[in-house]
Amino acid sequence: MTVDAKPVAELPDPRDFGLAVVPEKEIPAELASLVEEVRSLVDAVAHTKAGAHELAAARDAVAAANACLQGDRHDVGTMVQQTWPDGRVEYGTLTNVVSGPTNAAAPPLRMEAAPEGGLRGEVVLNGTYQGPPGLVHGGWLAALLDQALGAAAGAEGMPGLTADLNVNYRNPSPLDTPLEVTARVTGTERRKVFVAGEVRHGGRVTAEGTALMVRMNLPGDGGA
Ligand SMILES: CCCCC/C=C\C/C=C\C/C=C\C/C=C\CCCC(=O)SCCNC(=O)CCNC(=O)[C@H](O)C(C)(C)COP(=O)(O)OP(=O)(O)OC[C@H]1O[C@@H](n2cnc3c(N)ncnc32)[C@H](O)[C@@H]1OP(=O)(O)O
Repeated sequence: MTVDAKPVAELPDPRDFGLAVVPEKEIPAELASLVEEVRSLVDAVAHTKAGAHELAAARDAVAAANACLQGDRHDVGTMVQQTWPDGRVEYGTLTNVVSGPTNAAAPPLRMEAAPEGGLRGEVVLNGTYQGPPGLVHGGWLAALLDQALGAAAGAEGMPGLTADLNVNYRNPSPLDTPLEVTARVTGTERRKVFVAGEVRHGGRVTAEGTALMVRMNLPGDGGA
């Protein structure tokens, strides 16, 4: 495969596209712990056997919390800037449903540079990600892979959108236990970035995916 997509020397700055950026270290600790609490709450609500009295009390407490938070909001599209220990800077959407640090619906998946190249992350999906009994929903496995594959292209300086995603489910992925997610760039051709990745449980591949990411058109690309 031709290798002619040039990684950008520096990642595009979302501010140049009119998007707000929040550095991750500026997310208040209180918000981070609130998000954790809500993640646990969603799981508790999904599985509770509490009686009517406890349910009504919980509903009122949640309604009060909800009312507390109906103030100023970040715009949709706000980006979060993460700086890794190796100095690598990464941008993602603040409320990305797979990895967003302020999204209680996100597991969240965090990918870091893998020693063997590409990216690697570990994630535990609780019972709110259930498809078949005790197993992760296949759509969520596709979402994990999509995110990891996109992040792998971004980490090589070629952020883009998924044009085509293929997922093979090889073995069941259990809930409530660490899953390893790996992803890497396998080739490039003009603006096309080919990526591949896997989800593993206990070292065994449970799902594998390949995708075509089309790199963002950047100033100076000349439409290539
Ligand atoms: C806004 C700026 C923000 C700045 C951000 C800065 C940094 C961000 C950094 C990192 C981001 C990191 C991670 C993100 C991680 C994960 C996110 C998860 C991924 C997603 O959740 S993402 C949402 C789902 N995704 C979509 O919502 C896409 C909808 N879609 C489109 O928006 C267009 O469709 C697009 C853009 C894909 C292409 O459009 P286009 O006009 O730019 O490009 P064009 O059509 O010219 O194609 C160029 C070459 O790709 C070939 N090609 C195109 N499409 C193909 C297909 N489907 N199959 C096979 N080949 C295809 C052509 O054949 C040609 O090939 P060739 O070079 O050989 O001629």
